[in-house]
Amino acid sequence: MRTFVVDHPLVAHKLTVLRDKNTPSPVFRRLTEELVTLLAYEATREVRTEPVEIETPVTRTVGTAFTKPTPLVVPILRAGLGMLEGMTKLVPTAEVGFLGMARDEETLDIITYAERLPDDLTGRQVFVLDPMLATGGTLREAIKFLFRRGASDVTCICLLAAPEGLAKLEDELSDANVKIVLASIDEKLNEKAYIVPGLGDAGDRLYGVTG
Ligand SMILES: O=P(O)(O)OC[C@H]1O[C@H](OP(=O)(O)OP(=O)(O)O)[C@H](O)[C@@H]1O
Ligand SMILES: O=c1cc[nH]c(=O)[nH]1
Ligand SMILES: [Mg+2]
Repeated sequence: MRTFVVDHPLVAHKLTVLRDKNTPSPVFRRLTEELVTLLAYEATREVRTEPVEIETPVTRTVGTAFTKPTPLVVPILRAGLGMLEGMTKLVPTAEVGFLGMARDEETLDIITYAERLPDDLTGRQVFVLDPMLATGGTLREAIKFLFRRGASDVTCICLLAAPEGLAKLEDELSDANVKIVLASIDEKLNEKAYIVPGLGDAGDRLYGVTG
């Protein structure tokens, strides 16, 4: 497993506005998309490509095309859905699959309530979208699920991570072909397993509070 923090003033600025508790949902959604596009630039650095011959108005030349099958993008519902548009803007030919997962806020157990993915992911490059890596439980379940289906490598794009969650993933996935791309590694988890300083509940801030 490899971890990359995108160190760029545009990312730092947008993240600061996102963290602000006074930022309303419409702005939060737009900034989330913009941040994902910036992170996706780094996250797709190793996307598989092949040479392709094309003709410009001047001459024939060799360019670059995605290798088929194209990458699979998997947002983790609910909060990951807020990242999808920012990713598909950059990789419009990617296929999209969905995983619905929620953590029980009392036990921190992960409940998988929805899954709509190809049955066979053999050899596929997969990009997982989830803004928050807190205890790491959700991402661990998602990554294991994708490898069981045959994915060749998994790149996770997150906005924030807690050191505790990253350490847990490192522990369990040290030899796996996994890359985590982040805007920030925050300070810690609080007693409710929320990221500190964090930005609160990403799903609630994107879509409103649920019961
Ligand atoms: O690292 P973990 O401790 O597993 O926590 C992170 C998860 O918590 C949030 O989802 P949540 O369960 O709140 O669902 P939601 O997106 O529907 O709000 C977040 O989007 C991650 O999926
Ligand atoms: O800080 C956190 C932790 C888990 N899920 C969130 O949305 N925020
Ligand atoms: Mg939530």
